[in-house]
Amino acid sequence: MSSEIVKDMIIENMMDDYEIKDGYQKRDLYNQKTIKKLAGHYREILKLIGEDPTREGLEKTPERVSKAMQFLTHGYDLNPEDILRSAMFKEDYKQMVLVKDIEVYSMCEHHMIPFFGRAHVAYIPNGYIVGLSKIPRIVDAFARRLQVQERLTTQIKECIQNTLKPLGVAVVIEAQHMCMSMRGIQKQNSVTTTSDFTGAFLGEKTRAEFIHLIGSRLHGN
Ligand SMILES: Nc1nc2c(ncn2[C@@H]2O[C@H](COP(=O)(O)OP(=O)(O)OP(=O)(O)O)[C@@H](O)[C@H]2O)c(=O)[nH]1
Ligand SMILES: [Zn+2]
Repeated sequence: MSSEIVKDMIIENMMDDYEIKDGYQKRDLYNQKTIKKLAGHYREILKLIGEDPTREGLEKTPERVSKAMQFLTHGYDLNPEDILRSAMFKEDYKQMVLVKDIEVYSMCEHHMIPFFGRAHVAYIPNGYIVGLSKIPRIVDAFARRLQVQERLTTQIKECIQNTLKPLGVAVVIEAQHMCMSMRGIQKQNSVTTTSDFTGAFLGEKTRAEFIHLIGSRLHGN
């Protein structure tokens, strides 16, 4: 059997778990053609870093890494505004809705090394509320791309503001950047906080309530 056929079989076998459910439709997460192309590049990378891509432990690594990379960037295939629109409900609730401690895993666009932490997202409805799970879903849709933390924060805010048109949106992200811990400046405990607000959250009282609800970490306590 040729090595090309063997590689195709490896990819086929790996396709079994290549689908995720996004809540309302099943979509292909992995693209076989892209996996094949990416794997070729990763084989070259393995050679360039001084490894032997044909040794047993590394034989399937290029396909595995390709699969991981497609997963880590699958946000490009998602439309966050559509995700929100799919579960908007008319409701007269006018108080703050806060989803806090949403795990965030993203990759910095400068080094393609992970940054990770938590997002806290709040809005004040203006006639419509949104299905709660859709908030972490849009966080993921933007996080699973090459990002900077600042843009990630603003994109989440703008998506909610433009789609739901609430009385205000607040987004805070606290994250650790592995490009600052495992390389570069090598600071192990530094945490970066970014925030963005619209509408009612620009006012001191509402913003203070939001900060109180997400905890005192932002005050350095
Ligand atoms: N503002 C911002 N900077 C980031 C983010 N992720 C990584 N960076 C920074 O991007 C910068 C890239 O700077 P460069 O000087 O071009 O790259 P570098 O030589 O690898 O820099 P060092 O990390 O300082 O070694 C670094 O300061 C990183 O800390 C992010 O989400 N937001
Ligand atoms: Zn980085």
